[in-house]
Formats: sequence, structure tokens, C-alpha cells
Amino acid sequence: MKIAYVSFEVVPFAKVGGLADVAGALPKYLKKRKNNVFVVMPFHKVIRDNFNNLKLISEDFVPLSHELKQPFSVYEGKLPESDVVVYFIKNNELFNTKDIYGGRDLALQSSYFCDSVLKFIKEIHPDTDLINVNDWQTSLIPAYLKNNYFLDDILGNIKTVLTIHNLGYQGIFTRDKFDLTGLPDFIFNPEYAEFYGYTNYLKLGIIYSDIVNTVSKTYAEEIQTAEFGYQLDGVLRSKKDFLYGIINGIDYEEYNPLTDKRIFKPIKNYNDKIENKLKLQEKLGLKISKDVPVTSLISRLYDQKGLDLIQEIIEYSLALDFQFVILGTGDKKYEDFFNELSKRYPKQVSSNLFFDLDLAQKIYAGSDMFLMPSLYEPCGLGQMYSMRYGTVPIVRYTGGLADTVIEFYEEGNGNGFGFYDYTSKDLLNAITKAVFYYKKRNKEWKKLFDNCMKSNFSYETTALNYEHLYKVALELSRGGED
Ligand SMILES: Nc1ncnc2c1ncn2[C@@H]1O[C@H](COP(=O)(O)OP(=O)(O)O[C@H]2O[C@H](CO)[C@@H](O)[C@H](O)[C@H]2O)[C@@H](O)[C@H]1O
Repeated sequence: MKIAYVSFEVVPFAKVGGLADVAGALPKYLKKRKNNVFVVMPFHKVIRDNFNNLKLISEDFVPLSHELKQPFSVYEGKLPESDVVVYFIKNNELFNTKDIYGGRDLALQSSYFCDSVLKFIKEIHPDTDLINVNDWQTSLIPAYLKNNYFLDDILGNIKTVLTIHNLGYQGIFTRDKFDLTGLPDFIFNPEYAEFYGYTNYLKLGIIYSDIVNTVSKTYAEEIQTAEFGYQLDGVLRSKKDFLYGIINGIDYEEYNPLTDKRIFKPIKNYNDKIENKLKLQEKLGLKISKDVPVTSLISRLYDQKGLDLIQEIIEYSLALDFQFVILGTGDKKYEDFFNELSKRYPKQVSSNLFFDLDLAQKIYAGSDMFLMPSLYEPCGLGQMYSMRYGTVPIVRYTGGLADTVIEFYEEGNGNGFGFYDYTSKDLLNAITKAVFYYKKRNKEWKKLFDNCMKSNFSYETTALNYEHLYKVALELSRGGED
């Protein structure tokens, strides 16, 4: 089985959020299971600036259907520590902003890229069996295959899986952004490409892919409801027999508390953890004390992440004598809030409003607790990274957070604390409970630390599940031929 894994973001080449982590890890683990897999992504400006060892393999390809007939070239590299080949679709005019989503015409970028990927596959990997596309940016690939190339000798046989990492982002554009794709006009109606007068790239992906999956079982259920469905719940329900949920893993080789060079000290036991914490407090200018719990948040700063709840209760929690560390960028209203907060509580709050992978690791390793009170969370990686470094997550039980965090009771094997209703009162209760255990129940806290360190979120199971899913997709096609 030959699989193309297509994503707009891939670690270490370009990362904005969790999608990049998955795209940089899952293909490696699929390959370890002897699958023939390659990755395709755009040659973003940030890659041109930082990676100069990529090899040109072909030039002057032109997309097959797209209105924009500009040529693109293809470069080749590898995922680190692996022999998974990554192909970069290069068109400097289109992918020319520092921020990978900073371009003026994201619809043009996405649609041009999708059609170019198919041209590339037809020419260079004609024996591809299946394409796993990710999120709205790559969602037009299934639409092109089913509408424009279904009679093509090569492309007509390829199956598709769409993975939804976040239904909150759909690629909704005005009608002209549909016209430039080169998809047939007659599909611009509410059953297919039209979405309340606009076009919606993710909707096209859901409709035309053979299988849709998302990144946890609970989220796969949730998105079929009006509350979480972002107006696509009906479309998703109509696809429910082909809708799956596979929880992400984290890359246990890269995120290894025993060998991670980015953290202050390898973590073998609880004392090592405390040493990381003291060093983190020092680095961030917080009061250095092992008795004061450090709680952190590493996140894109948007409404999805439950930041309004934090705003409402953070000062009450600071009265419990704990320290709060933020690393994130995003909405100005949240950046301003956290900035102000750290000015008012300089020894208790550290706001780091930038993107820094190195500092992220130091925070994962040096915190006692990690906050993720998300409004919705398809999977969530932060809670898993935290646990890997012995940091106790405090989460809202939704989506993948509900599938990975188990409430701690003294007798049980829980690995965190959480709450269900989206209220600041319930978040404060969960924080208070965690602080209580930290300050008053040392033995139990160490047990929690052990339970977190023992939790297993490695990619082996995730890769196995994807392999099964791909087989299901290929079987579907055979069923259709009989
Ligand atoms: N300022 C900063 N500096 C350094 N690192 C930072 C950072 N801000 C965020 N990060 C990192 O970015 C990643 C965020 O991943 P998440 O899965 O938690 O959320 P995201 O919403 O981006 O992903 C979406 O896709 C993923 C993947 O499927 C789902 O898990 C998730 O639920 C869904 O919302 C983490 O690795 C985090 O450490």
C-alpha cells in the first residue's frame, strides 16, 4: 500500500499548531510498520529561509485543472531520523509570507496546491493507492479526484481519507474562490460546494473523501451535534458510516524526558522534576520556591482554548499562592490580558507572548500542572506532552481531553483533574483540587506524577489504527468494483 500524506504544516519544516506535530510523526511510525509512505507539503517561505539542503527533483509542472496556470517545481527532503521522503511543492509567488497563513489569498494557495499535488502524484508516484489529506487546506484533493479525474487511468483509482484536526477552521470563501479551482460549476449548490452563499473547502473534503476521520473518538461523536458541528454536523451525520476517530499520539523519541536536550535536566524521578521547576522559575523571573505550584498554558491564544474561563478566575487562583506561566500567541484581547496580568503579578505570572519550541519544552518539563480548559478540543497534544514530563493536566473533559485524562482519586490510577460544564466556577474547583493535593497531600501528588509518567500515548497504536483505516478505504473501493 502506497500512501501520500498531505499537509500544510509538517514538523520540523513549518509549524503553527498541533497539525504539524502529527504530520511530522505519524508518517514515520507508519513507515516503521513497513508502509510505503511519503509526505507532501508547500514550500513555504519559512522553509526556504531555514532549510538549504533540499534537492530539486523536477520543474515546470503545471496544475491540471486550476485556473492559475503558473508552473511549480518539486523539492525533496526527509523527516529527521527517518527515511520518510517529504516533497515540497514550490511556487515562490504563492508561498511568500513569513507567517504560513499570512498570505492574502489563502483560497488560491490551497486550491493551487491541491491540484498541483495531484499533478505531482500522477507524474512521480503513479502507483499511489491512497491520499491522507488534512484539514481544509488540503480538502480539495478528494473533490478534484471525484469530479475532474475519476476517468483518469492513474488518478481515478486513488482513494482518500480526510483527517479533521479542527472543525472550527473550514476555509469558507466567496464564490469566486470556487470558480478559480477548476471544479465543475454544477457542484456549486447547497448539497455540495455551496455553504450559505459561500463556498466551503472542508465541506467539499467531507463529501468527496472515501473516509473521514478525526483525532479522537469523543470528538468524532461531538462533531455530529449542533453544539460542536459548526454548521457541518448535518453533512457529517450523513457520512456517519464512514466517520472514524483515531486519537493522536506524541513522538516518544523526540519527546523523551530522559534524553531531551532542551530541558534543564533529564527526568528520571520526582526530584529531577523539582530541579527542572526551580530552574524554570529562575529563568522566568518568578519567585523560586518548590512549595509554590507552577501551572502553565502553552497554546494558540484563541477562544477555542477556554481562555475566557481563565480570565474570569485567574486572580482567585493566584490567591491560592500558585504561579502561572503562559507561552502563546494569538488574539490580541488575550495577549493584552496576559501581558497586563504579568505586570501586576511579576513574581507570580510569566507571560511569554511569542513562539518558542525550546521554551515550550522547558515549561512542559518544569511545571507542576498544565491548564487546558478548552471549549472544544479535537485531540489536544499539550496534555500528552505534559504527562510525558510528569506534569499534571487540568482539563475540560471534551474531545480528546476526555479520552486521555482520567480523574485522579486516591485509590485510582488517574492522571489529572477535570470538569465537564464550561463554567469558570468548575475550572476554579478543578484548580483548587489540584493545588490542594500539591500542597497538602505530598504522597498522593507523587503518585499522580508516577501515573502521568506511566501513561502511554506513543504513536505505535495510532499508526496501527491508521493502517487499519487505510485498509478499510481500499476495501471500500473493491466492494464498489464487484
Ligand atoms: N507559542 C508557542 N510556542 C511553542 N509551541 C507552541 C506555542 N503555541 C502552541 N505550541 C505548540 O503547538 C501545539 C498545539 O497543539 P494542540 O494539539 O494542543 O492544539 P492545536 O489547536 O494547535 O491543534 C489542532 O490539531 C491538533 C492535532 O490533531 C489537535 O490535537 C488539536 O486538538 C487541534 O485543535 C503543541 O505542540 C504546543 O506545544
